[in-house]
Amino acid sequence: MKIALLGYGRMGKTIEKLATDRGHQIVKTIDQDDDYDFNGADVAIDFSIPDAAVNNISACLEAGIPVVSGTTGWLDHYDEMVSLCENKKGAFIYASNFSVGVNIFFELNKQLAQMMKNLQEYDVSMTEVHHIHKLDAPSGTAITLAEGILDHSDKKDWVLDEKETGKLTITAKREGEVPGTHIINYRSEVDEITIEHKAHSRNGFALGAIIAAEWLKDKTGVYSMKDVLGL
Ligand SMILES: NC(=O)C1=CN([C@@H]2O[C@H](COP(=O)(O)OP(=O)(O)OC[C@H]3O[C@@H](n4cnc5c(N)ncnc54)[C@H](O)[C@@H]3O)[C@@H](O)[C@H]2O)C=CC1
Ligand SMILES: O=C(O)C1=N[C@H](C(=O)O)C[C@H](O)C1
Repeated sequence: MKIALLGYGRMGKTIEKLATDRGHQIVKTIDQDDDYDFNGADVAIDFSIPDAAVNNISACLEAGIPVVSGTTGWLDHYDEMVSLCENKKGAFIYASNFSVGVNIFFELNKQLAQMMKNLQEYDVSMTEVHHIHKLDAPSGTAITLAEGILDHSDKKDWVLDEKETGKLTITAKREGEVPGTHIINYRSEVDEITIEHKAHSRNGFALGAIIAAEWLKDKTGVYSMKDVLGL
């Protein structure tokens, strides 16, 4: 498979290594200020920055190239990208987290939230920990997890680094080079339940994005990692 990478930072470089090991070819890397020349790519993978994701995804869809995006922090424009993909009869997958483990964790989180729904004595909260270079907070993964909890809760919204009645607190910590840790805690006076996903490196995110690109290459439509993994 011929791959164009949009964003050649930590994730772009990790994907380059794993994709090459899997027998794929990186035919183009497009970083800040580079032209949208896809050099015959079959598929594009975008891990760039929040301000660039919409232009990057749009350029791929306009050029008829299936696009996998893992960039976080741009989701106010998600519906526009879905419409563009449909208009162009293109192919598009966004996931806040491409790792298989986190996608299992998303399902576990929803099941636990469903079970805790009527247990008013427990208060739920979330903590995410990432490296100090991360531009957005909370993480995209934390927002997806929060949505999974709010669907089964009396709480109406999430709030970052604050406590507000009726809202789910997400605490975002930035420490060293942590690849990504997400912790959900249900606490009562007598006990607590905690579930945690801890990434040991970026390889899980990168491999998931490559698997998504392999799956998307010959399709049209808008998909999620749930579709790719059959969850
Ligand atoms: N969905 C997932 O599984 C994961 C998502 N991410 C997200 O991916 C994004 C990238 O993460 P990292 O690689 O760690 O960041 P990074 O900062 O190492 O790399 C971003 C790259 O994008 C480049 N860039 C800036 N403007 C650009 C433009 N207009 N077009 C193309 N490239 C441009 C930067 O120069 C940089 O090389 C972040 O939004 C992060 O939250 C990170 C890991 C996993
Ligand atoms: O910026 C990162 O590094 C990560 N970003 C994603 C997010 O915002 O959820 C996924 C992962 O946690 C690493």
